Amino acid sequence: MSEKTENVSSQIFSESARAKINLYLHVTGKRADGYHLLDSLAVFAEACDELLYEPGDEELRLELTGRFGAPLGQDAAGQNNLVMKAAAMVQAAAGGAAKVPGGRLVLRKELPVASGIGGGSADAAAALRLLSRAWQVEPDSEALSLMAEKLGADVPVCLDSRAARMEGIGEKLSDAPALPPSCGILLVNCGVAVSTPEIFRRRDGHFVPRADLPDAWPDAQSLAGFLSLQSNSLQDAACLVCPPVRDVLNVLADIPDNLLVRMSGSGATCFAIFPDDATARQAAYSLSRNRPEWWVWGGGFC
Ligand SMILES: C[C@](O)(CO)[C@H](O)COP(=O)(O)OP(=O)(O)OC[C@H]1O[C@@H](n2ccc(N)nc2=O)[C@H](O)[C@@H]1O
Ligand SMILES: Nc1ncnc2c1ncn2[C@@H]1O[C@H](COP(=O)(O)OP(=O)(O)OP(=O)(O)O)[C@@H](O)[C@H]1O
Repeated sequence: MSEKTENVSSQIFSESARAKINLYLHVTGKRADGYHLLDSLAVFAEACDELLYEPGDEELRLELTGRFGAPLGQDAAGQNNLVMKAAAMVQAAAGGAAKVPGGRLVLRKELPVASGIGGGSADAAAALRLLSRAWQVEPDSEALSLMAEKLGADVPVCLDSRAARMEGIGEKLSDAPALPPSCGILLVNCGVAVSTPEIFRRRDGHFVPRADLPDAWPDAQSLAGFLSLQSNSLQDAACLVCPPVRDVLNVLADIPDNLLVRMSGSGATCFAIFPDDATARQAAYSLSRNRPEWWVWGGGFC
């Protein structure tokens, strides 16, 4: 057993992997390699997966639990899971798997899979944070960002899990305007997994200019007013590929007090903005009773 293992073996480490929501998403161009250039305002909600790590002597393994653990499948608990890919990168940064403890990772999957709220990306980012801390690898922030970029376009923004403007293919991050002190969000997913590459392929060929952001939004109404002038360039394609997205958008639009309704990322999760988190929670409570087959979450931004 390595010295590091002895130091940490009695501890259990945990990290939250929060849902990312693209409040607007403009496809502004396309790179020669086929990746799309974006301008997007990403925010994070308290809805999350949880990643837990218990160091041990045995080879590192991953268990999946939670509402979406089983649907993600045992296959995904192997090396293909983004958590294990992230773990392999931190091991490599430590000089190899033999240099750090093994043990058990448990991913409590509460965010729907392939749903436009970056669940897998948030898990990967949580694994980078968690294991570099537990193994005391402490790569500098540039090295950590590079690992994140290699894992997926949404992983860099999930590393800090705080509101940011995403540009480039998602790796160029800058500060978001100050969000309103009071604002609620309702997230709804119809249960159909949507493939991100397919949605990018099926979008119409238009490019949308980069948004002109203010310094701050004093209240939820002004945020919604700004967002109503922006769009999600992938929403129409997602409605074609996955028609229930349109039903969800229509249902959200009918909820009293909603200020704006849109899809996040490449779908299928849609959101509605409310004046405060209590109103969003109340809307989630009512909707989950009417539509028990949908995944529904209401609350505030982080
Ligand atoms: C749509 C967003 O969720 C917005 O935040 C992200 O851009 C997608 O991020 P992600 O799921 O982490 O995406 P990746 O796993 O890196 O890429 C999946 C696939 O989506 C397409 N893709 C992704 C990001 C991007 N800027 N342009 C693309 O064209 C590519 O076909 C790529 O092969
Ligand atoms: N830990 C994980 N959680 C969820 N999906 C994972 C994970 N590891 C690998 N995957 C695979 O990644 C794919 C995308 O999953 P994810 O939930 O990140 O998509 P998404 O919500 O559409 O993300 P984005 O908003 O970044 O487009 C799925 O097809 C899934 O099989």
